[in-house]
Amino acid sequence: MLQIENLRTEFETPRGTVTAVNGVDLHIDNGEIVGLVGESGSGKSVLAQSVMRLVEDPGEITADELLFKGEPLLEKSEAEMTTIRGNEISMVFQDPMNSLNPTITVGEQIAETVRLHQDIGESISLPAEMKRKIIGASKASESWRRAIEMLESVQIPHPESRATDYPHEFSGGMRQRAMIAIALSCEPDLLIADEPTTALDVTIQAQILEELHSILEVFDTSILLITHDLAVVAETCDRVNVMYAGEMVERATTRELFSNPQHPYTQALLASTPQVETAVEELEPIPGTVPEPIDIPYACHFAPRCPEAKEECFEVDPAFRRVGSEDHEAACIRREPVDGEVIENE
Ligand SMILES: Nc1ncnc2c1ncn2[C@@H]1O[C@H](COP(=O)(O)OP(=O)(O)OP(=O)(O)O)[C@@H](O)[C@H]1O
Ligand code: NI
Repeated sequence: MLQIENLRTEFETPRGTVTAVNGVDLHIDNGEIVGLVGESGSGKSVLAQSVMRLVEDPGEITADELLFKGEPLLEKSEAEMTTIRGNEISMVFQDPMNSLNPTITVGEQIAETVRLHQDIGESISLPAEMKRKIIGASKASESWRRAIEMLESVQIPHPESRATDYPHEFSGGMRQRAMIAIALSCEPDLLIADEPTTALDVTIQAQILEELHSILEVFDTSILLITHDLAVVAETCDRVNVMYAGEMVERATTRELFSNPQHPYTQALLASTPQVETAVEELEPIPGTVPEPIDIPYACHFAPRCPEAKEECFEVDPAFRRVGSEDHEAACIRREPVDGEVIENE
C-alpha cells in the first residue's frame, strides 16, 4: 500500500534548516493498521503531510522511494495528487472542531464529500454553495442517503436526525466520528489518522478505537494511526514505528514492541505511559524535551536524555539492527544485533 524509504522533509527558516523528517523508512501493507508514535515535535505530522504532499511552504520533500500502490507520489502532478487525496488517501486531522465547517450541517458535509468523490449522477458542475442548496436541501438525494449510512457506520445514534445537526451540536466524540465518516466517505485505500483521540475522554477513546477495527473490516482500508499515546497503539495497531526528533528509532509488531521494547527511548516512553495495571504514581516522565531538529550536534538524537548513553552514542550514527523476533529493529548502538549485523547507516 505504502512504501517509504529515506524520506527527508526540511524547512528553511531564518534560524536554519529544520529537518523535521530525517531519513525515515516506513511501510504499510494492505489492510494493516500501523502505528506511528513519539512525543510532541518528533515529526509525526510532517511525515503524514509529506505522504499527502501537503507540507507547508517552504517545506521540501525528498525520498529514495515514496510509493503508494506502487506509484511514485513525488512524481505526480499537483492535479494527480488532488485526485489521490480525494479518492485514495484520506486524512483525519488532529483537531476535529477546526476541520469541520461550523456553518454546514454534518450530514451535508458528508454528502458533499460523497458527491465530490463518487460518481453518483449528482456531479453536475455547479459551485458547491449552489449544489448544496439544490441537491442538499432535497434530502431525498443519493448522497444524503449515503451520508446517513456513513453516520450509522461510525455509530452515531439516530443518524437521520443527527445528520441535520451542526458541528457544535455534536459532542467531542461524535465530532471525531463525523470526521472519520467524512474521511471514509470517499472509500479511501489508506486512511491517515493524526491523533484522532486527543482531548477525548478515555471511554470515548476506547469506543472509537474499537470502531476503527470494524471500520477497517467493512471498508477494507489500511490505516496509519499517529499518536503520542502508546496505550492507544497497544489496542489498535498491528505494527508500531517509534519516532524521535525526526528519526525512526524502533519498529516491530505491536506484541513484540510491548513485550520486548529495546530502544531506550521506547522503554522511557512506555514507562511514562499509563497502562492498565500501572498506578499513576509509578509513571516516570522522560526528563528533558525533544530537541528542535536544527543542526542537532550529536549522532543519536536521544543521547542527551538517555540513561544508557556513553560517549560514542554522541559520535557514532545509530544504525538499525535486529533486536528480536518478527522483524523487530532498533537504532541504538548499545544493543547487540541478534544476527550480528547492522542494517545500514541512515
Ligand atoms: N512549517 C514548518 N516550518 C518550520 N518547522 C516546522 C514546520 N512544521 C513543522 N515544523 C517543525 O518540525 C518538527 C516536527 O513537527 P511535527 O508537527 O511533525 O511534530 P509531531 O510529532 O506531529 O508533534 P505533535 O505530537 O505535537 O503533533 C517540529 O520541530 C516543528 O517545529
Ligand atoms: Ni502532530
